[in-house]
Amino acid sequence: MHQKAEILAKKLGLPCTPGPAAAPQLVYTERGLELRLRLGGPDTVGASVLHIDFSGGRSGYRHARNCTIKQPLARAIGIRPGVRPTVFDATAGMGADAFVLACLGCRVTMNERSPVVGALLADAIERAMQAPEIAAIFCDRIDLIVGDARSTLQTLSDPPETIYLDPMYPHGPNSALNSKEMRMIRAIVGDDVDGPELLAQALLTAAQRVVVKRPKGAPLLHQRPPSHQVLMKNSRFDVYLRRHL
Ligand SMILES: C[S@@+](CC[C@H](N)C(=O)[O-])C[C@H]1O[C@@H](n2cnc3c(N)ncnc32)[C@H](O)[C@@H]1O
Repeated sequence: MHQKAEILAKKLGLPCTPGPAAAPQLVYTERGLELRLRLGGPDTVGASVLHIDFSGGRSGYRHARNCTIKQPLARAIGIRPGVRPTVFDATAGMGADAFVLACLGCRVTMNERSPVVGALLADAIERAMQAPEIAAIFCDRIDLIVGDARSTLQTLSDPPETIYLDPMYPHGPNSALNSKEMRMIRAIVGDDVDGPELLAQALLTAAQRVVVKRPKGAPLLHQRPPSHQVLMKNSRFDVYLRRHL
């Protein structure tokens, strides 16, 4: 495990020794790589832990297997009976949405620009490939690219049918509603203030549609109105169809 830690520390340009207790740390444990950091605030005593597990947990296989093509994410992406678009998930984060889409049968490329979040995803994917119930989904239908999607999109030889964006919500009054995992990711990556640029590039690249997840009531990420919206209780999907552009 120490050797793995040394290789990762070198790749990320980080020291391989425990820093001050208050500093964020990436730690290899028996269950895989995890991020530990102190969030602060009344509900957090000591360090919080972020660990991605596609087999179990809240966004694990049992959850994803119960998702249907009628759910809002699937409808927004363009999944219909007999239709499974190829998806470029430009803002992969913890990979939860990408995993649901792959479980529903889409081929998904996850793209994440944070090297720390990317390392957590890569470790989770490596473990998933050894887990019999989900190995085939990861081997056949999921790829991971670590880098800024604004650049990655310009290098793709085969345009994805759907590009999905779920940039970090602007820090605001609704932040308290965010899960602890999302607050930890925000502590590492900050606000995604360049969402409009990413959307502009996505609209140039997608073969069929671009889908943007936004909090309920948040302004559009683009001056152009979406072709339609899929509404949920606390958020919505803005869907931009290529044929309407
Ligand atoms: C709200 S999270 C996404 C959550 C994700 N949909 C899930 O299901 O776990 C946003 C993530 O997008 C990443 N991100 C934002 N802009 C990006 C960009 N231009 N390229 C790649 N990743 C980006 C952030 O680093 C962050 O990890």
